[in-house]
Amino acid sequence: MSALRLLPAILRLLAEGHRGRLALGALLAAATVLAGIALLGLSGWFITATALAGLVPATALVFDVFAPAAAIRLLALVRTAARYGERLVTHDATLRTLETLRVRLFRAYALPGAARGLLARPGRMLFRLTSDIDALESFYLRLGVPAIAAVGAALVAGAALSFIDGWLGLGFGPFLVFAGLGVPLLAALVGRRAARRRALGLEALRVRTIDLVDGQTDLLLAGRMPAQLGAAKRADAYLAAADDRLNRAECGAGFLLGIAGCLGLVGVLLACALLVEQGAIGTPVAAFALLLALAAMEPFAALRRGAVEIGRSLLAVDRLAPTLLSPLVPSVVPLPLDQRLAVEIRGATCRHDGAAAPVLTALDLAIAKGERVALIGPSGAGKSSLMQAIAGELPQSAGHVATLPSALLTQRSELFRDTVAGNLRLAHAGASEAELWAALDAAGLGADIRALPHGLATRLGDGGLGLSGGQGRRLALARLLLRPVPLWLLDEPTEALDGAVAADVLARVAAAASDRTLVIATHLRREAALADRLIAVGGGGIQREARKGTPGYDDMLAGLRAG
Ligand SMILES: Nc1ncnc2c1ncn2[C@@H]1O[C@H](COP(=O)(O)OP(=O)(O)OP(=O)(O)O)[C@@H](O)[C@H]1O
Repeated sequence: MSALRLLPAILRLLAEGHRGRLALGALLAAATVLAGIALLGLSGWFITATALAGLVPATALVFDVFAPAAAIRLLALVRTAARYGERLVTHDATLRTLETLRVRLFRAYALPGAARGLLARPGRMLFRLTSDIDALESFYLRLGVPAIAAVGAALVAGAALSFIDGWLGLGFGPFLVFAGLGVPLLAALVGRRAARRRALGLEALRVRTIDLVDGQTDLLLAGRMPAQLGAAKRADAYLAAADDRLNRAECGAGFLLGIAGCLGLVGVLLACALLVEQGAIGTPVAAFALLLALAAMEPFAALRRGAVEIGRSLLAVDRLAPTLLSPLVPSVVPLPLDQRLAVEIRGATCRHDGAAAPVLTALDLAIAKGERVALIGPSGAGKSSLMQAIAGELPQSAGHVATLPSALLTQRSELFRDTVAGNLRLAHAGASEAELWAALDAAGLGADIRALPHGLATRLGDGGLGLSGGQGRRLALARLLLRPVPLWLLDEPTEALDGAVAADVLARVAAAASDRTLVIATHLRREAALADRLIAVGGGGIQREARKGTPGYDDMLAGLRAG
């Protein structure tokens, strides 16, 4: 199974940078368990010994109650403090490791192609970042820490019992380790598939429910509501069946651990009875041994949960390892700012995921710093793809792409459930209100936002709900204008705007760009007219280009859509 093969690398990644904290957490867990065992054993001995001493006046007078009572109090304090410390340290260590992994995963998703992946299956990426990462905590919190504490307890209990009787210790310690680890292992094997199915079922149920709520109008209009409800119910039934199997596995493990515990206890009881009868030990020592054995079994029960859920954790390893373990290599090389060029592409070949042929083939392009370029060509020519390649969103399979830091305005407006100001400040967190208004005005949206009762504080719904399509696009443009980068990539920036507003927006964008490099992909004459150079894209490369002031330029401009 590939997850098991990848597990060591994922565990190394989990521990990276947090080894000290993780080890301290495990140590504190072991200390808690050991203090608990010693407490129970000593209390048993003390109660029995005091009772027996009280039977005879001579022993009652000389019996030292203070030292054991003090030791019991000390052990109780140690156990409480260690338990508190263990909870703090293990949870702190777990949250830190998960945070590191989440950031790493997010960085990997922010590499080329991620935005398209996100648009294609947003639910999937959300589950990877949330429940899949969370499932990895099991390896430490529910398996590693309890296993270390339980095995430590079994070995110490075995060693303590061997002081009473060598054979007793030698028999009990290994029996406990064998049964205490064997049963969870069995539960892991039995529950593995159900845990995996449970995770898949839960994911399917969530996605179906979100689709149901999100698309209820469309579903009703298309008469697909019953079908969607049926799909959600099927996912629910699948989840319930997996839950049931998982519960059975967990109950079975609990039952077997109970049986093993009883057998262990019966063994220790018989051995102690024999030793008492032979006069080898007294009754208080026998009580100590029995309670020690009883307490040493308890920590193994904590392994049960992690064991039955191991299928879920391994599924997370399976899904996350390829992304987490692959090196984070950006496809675009940054150009130094003191260079003459803003974009340098040599022999770049790029292919969209799943496409039969490359969309760009051995393409060469150099754009000077401060130059304004328009990419033109019919629909499907590859203009947006070239923009994505420059932005580092479409990785090249061959060739070299180097650019200055850039910001891309895509054909879709990615807006979020936040205020207008919040959406804008994604581009420039420290932007002042004056800067936000200037960007809104430059994008031709200032008057519309001023007319809203809450202005910049107006809350938008998902995807910019509350604004019209054209307003959403202008808000996305305003956000791009706030980005402090030297290269702006605009994909059909005024496509959704009518003539007068578009002309105003273009004039303001040109002014706001000042000495920035501008690349615009367009079908429209009004947008292309901003450019110093027109580049006709097609057939996987550049078909024609012309500079302003040459006759070719006017020809190419004349071929574009007016308006
Ligand atoms: N994500 C994708 N996956 C697969 N193929 C794609 C993807 N995006 C674009 N393509 C294909 O690549 C080719 C170029 O598309 P691109 O969007 O770059 O053209 P364009 O010139 O920008 O078109 P338009 O003017 O309509 O925006 C088209 O054949 C298109 O079908």
